[in-house]
Amino acid sequence: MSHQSDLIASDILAYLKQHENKDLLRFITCGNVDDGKSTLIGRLLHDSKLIFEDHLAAIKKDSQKYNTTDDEFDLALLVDGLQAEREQGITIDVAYRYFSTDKRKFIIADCPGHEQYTRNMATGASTCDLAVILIDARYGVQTQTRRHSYIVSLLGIRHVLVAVNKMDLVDFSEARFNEIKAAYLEFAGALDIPDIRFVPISALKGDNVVNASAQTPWYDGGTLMALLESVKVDRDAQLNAFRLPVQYVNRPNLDFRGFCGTIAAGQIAPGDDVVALPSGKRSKVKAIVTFEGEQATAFASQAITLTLDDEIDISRGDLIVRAGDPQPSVAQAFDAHVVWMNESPLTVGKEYVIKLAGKSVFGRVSRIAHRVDVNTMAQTEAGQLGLNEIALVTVEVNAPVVFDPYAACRGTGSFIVIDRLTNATAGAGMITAAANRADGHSDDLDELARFRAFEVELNALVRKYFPHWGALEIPRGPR
Ligand SMILES: Nc1nc2c(ncn2[C@@H]2O[C@H](COP(=O)(O)OP(=O)(O)OP(=O)(O)O)[C@@H](O)[C@H]2O)c(=O)[nH]1
Repeated sequence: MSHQSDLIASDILAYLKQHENKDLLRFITCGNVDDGKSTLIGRLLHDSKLIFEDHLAAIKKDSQKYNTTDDEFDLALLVDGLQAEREQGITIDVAYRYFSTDKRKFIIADCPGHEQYTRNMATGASTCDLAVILIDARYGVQTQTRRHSYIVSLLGIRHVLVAVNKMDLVDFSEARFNEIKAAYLEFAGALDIPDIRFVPISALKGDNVVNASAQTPWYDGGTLMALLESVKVDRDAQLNAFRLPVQYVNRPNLDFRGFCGTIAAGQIAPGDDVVALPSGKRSKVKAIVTFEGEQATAFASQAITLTLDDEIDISRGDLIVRAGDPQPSVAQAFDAHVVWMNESPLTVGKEYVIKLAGKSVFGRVSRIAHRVDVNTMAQTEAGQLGLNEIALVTVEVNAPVVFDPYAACRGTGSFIVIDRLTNATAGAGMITAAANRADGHSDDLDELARFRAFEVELNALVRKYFPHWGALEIPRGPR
């Protein structure tokens, strides 16, 4: 049994207290298929003694049954928990994994491929502090390594741990490690990542993951776990202005109307003057209601319900801000970096659903300013964007949306692009600034925009209550 499970058994209150006071590090692991993500996470948990014995016995049995590794038991089985995916050999589980050591709590965004970026871009609250980028020591820096690193920098992640894995397959060669480190640094110089560290590891054999390796006497930079436990995370770049995207309007009876959501930035207190956007209607906070009762203040990442002094009209997808704070943009066009994740290319002028801070509107990319070649970081012209490509674009939407630059506020500066017909998340984006509409249209909510907003809402209801129906296309007049 581990130290942690001893403590749980002997003194549960001491265990909980210890956890309350530890700070939290959220990280993602990035790598090519088979670079060893699952094995690494399994190794982190196993060597930190965070796995219970019965679970371990089951993995040993499975390793023999599926014959996944020769002698060692397969730690990837610990993470790739689903029977079906083992049999198909693919990772289908999408989950946040929680673990903690004596020093810190950790959340790993452990999702396959694109899913992790979509989630991180679409939900400011889940954005990670750090990325572990895995490189197979045999293959070195690949296009995928460069792409992941670029996306990590766009996500605003300031700390990167480059784990050069499978060092056992290159005889723990210092020269090979230094070669990969130099290649990575040369490319990463063009990216905005201030803190990059390198660790030579073998996730399979356990070298430098939790325990220091005898095979790398030339390395003294600390194990991966020691770095995860000690990296100092700065979260101060974010905007200090109140932002509450309204996720739900709670009206249990005529006397109560509460606006529910998770605070994306800043803080609020009863008596504060607030503005609802995009309408611009003003009121005052009457109370902050939470699960634990009324509160005197509330901060970023808390889920709250606000009640106001006046009966002003606020709906789902609106943003409540504090009157004295820096105001967000209210506009129908913005510039943004978009990462495309769909087999069918992003086409200029094609209509998509744009979902931003809980609000869905119709919109399109009106211009691709440039596409970025992730191998050279060169900016090239492009008429469309293929799978995995990244570009700076202008997005135009049919109704005013409220947003901040992503660098100021992740929750109100990121959006996803949804394909209208398949309903798949086709892309994810980070706003750089408000932009002008190409057609010189004013930002008034015109009739067509209202109509389309209605169509989006209607289809959301259809999906919820009649999932076997397809999307409804409502016939409409010419533009
Ligand atoms: N020799 C050696 N093999 C390793 C090491 N780490 C992982 N492997 C092996 O590499 C293969 C892929 O490992 P996984 O952990 O499943 O890789 P992954 O990146 O999670 O792959 P996906 O889940 O498919 O994305 C497995 O056969 C592992 O046993 C290592 O340090 N050394």
